[in-house]
Amino acid sequence: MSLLELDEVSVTYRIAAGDVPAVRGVSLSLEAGEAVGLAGESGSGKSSVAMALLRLLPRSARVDGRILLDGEDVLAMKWGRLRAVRWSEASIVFQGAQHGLNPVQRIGDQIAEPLLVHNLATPSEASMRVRELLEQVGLPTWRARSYPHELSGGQRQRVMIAMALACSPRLIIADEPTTALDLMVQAQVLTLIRKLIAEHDISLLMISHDLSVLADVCDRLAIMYAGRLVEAGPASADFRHPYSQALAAAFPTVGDPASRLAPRGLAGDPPDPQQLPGGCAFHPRCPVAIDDCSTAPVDLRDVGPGRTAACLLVGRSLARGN
Ligand SMILES: Nc1ncnc2c1ncn2[C@@H]1O[C@H](COP(=O)(O)OP(=O)(O)OP(=O)(O)O)[C@@H](O)[C@H]1O
Repeated sequence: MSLLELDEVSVTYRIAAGDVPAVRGVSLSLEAGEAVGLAGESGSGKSSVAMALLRLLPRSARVDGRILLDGEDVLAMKWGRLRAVRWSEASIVFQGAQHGLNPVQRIGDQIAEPLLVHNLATPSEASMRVRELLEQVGLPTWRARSYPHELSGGQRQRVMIAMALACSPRLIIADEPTTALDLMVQAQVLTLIRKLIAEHDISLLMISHDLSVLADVCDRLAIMYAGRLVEAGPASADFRHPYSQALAAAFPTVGDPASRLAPRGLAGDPPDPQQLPGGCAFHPRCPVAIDDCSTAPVDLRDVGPGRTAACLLVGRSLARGN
C-alpha cells in the first residue's frame, strides 16, 4: 500500500464569477521513503493539491476524488482525527518562512507547540526536543529564545523545517521551501532537506515551479499544467511532454542565475482556469502542436519505463525529427 494516494483529485473554487477548476483529476501515489516532486508554473494548481492533502483549503474550495494517507481516507476523516493526523503523520513546510511564523512568539515555543498541543510531550521533554530539532536543522540551541525577526530568511526556513519534523511525521509536504531564498542559501536548505529525509526515513512531496530544484532532491517528478498532470516519471530520465521539456529548459541547473533571468522555451502565459482551451490545454503555447491537439482529449498513458505523459505526439517524436 502506498503511503499517499491521490485518486482523481479535483479542487474547484467557487467565486462570484463562477467555478474555478484549479485541479482537474490528479492521480498520484507516493511510496514510503520516496521523494516526489510536483512541478508547474504559477497557477498550475500545485499549492491547491498540497492544501487539499491536509484539508487546509478555504471553505470556497470543493475537493472531489479520494486522498488516502496510509490507507485512510483524508476527505472522510472526522475533525478530531484530522487534527491528530496533521503534524504527527503529515506536516507542511510553506512557501516563504516569514508567513508561517508568529512574529511575537519565541522560536523554541513555536517549535514546541505541535508537541504540546498533541500531548506528545511534557513541557520539559518538549524543550529537550526543541534543542535536538534545532541541532538537526543546523541552528545553535540558543536560537530557541530568539524571535523570528532576529533570524535570516534561511534560518527561518530551517525553523519551519524543525517545526515540520517535531512530531516525527512520516510525510512532509514542502511547498516552494526555497523559493524566497537567495541561491546559496537555497542550496544549503536543499542539502538539509535531502539529509533529513534520508536520515529519518521521511517521505517527501515537494512542490516547486523550478524543475532543477526538484530534480536535485526527488526520486520521481510529476508535472502539472492548468490543473492536470501532464507527465510523471523518474527524476533522472528525460522528459517526453513538450511542456515538461520547456519547463526543464527554463530552469536547467540548480542555482543558475542566467536561467532565472532568461527562462528559455516557455513563451506566453498559462491559461485562465475559467477559460481553458479545448483538447490539450498546452496546445496554444506548444511548439510542436498539430491540429488534433486542439480537439482531441489527451489522457496520461505509458510512454516509457515508469513514465506516463499526456501528449498525442509522444511516440511520434521521430517523425517530428526531434
Ligand atoms: N481561494 C481561491 N479562490 C479562487 N481561486 C483560487 C484560490 N486559490 C487559488 N485559486 C486559483 O486556482 C488556480 C491554482 O492556484 P494554485 O495556487 O493552486 O497554483 P500554484 O501552481 O500553486 O501556483 P503558485 O505557485 O503561484 O502558488 C489559480 O488559477 C488560482 O488563481
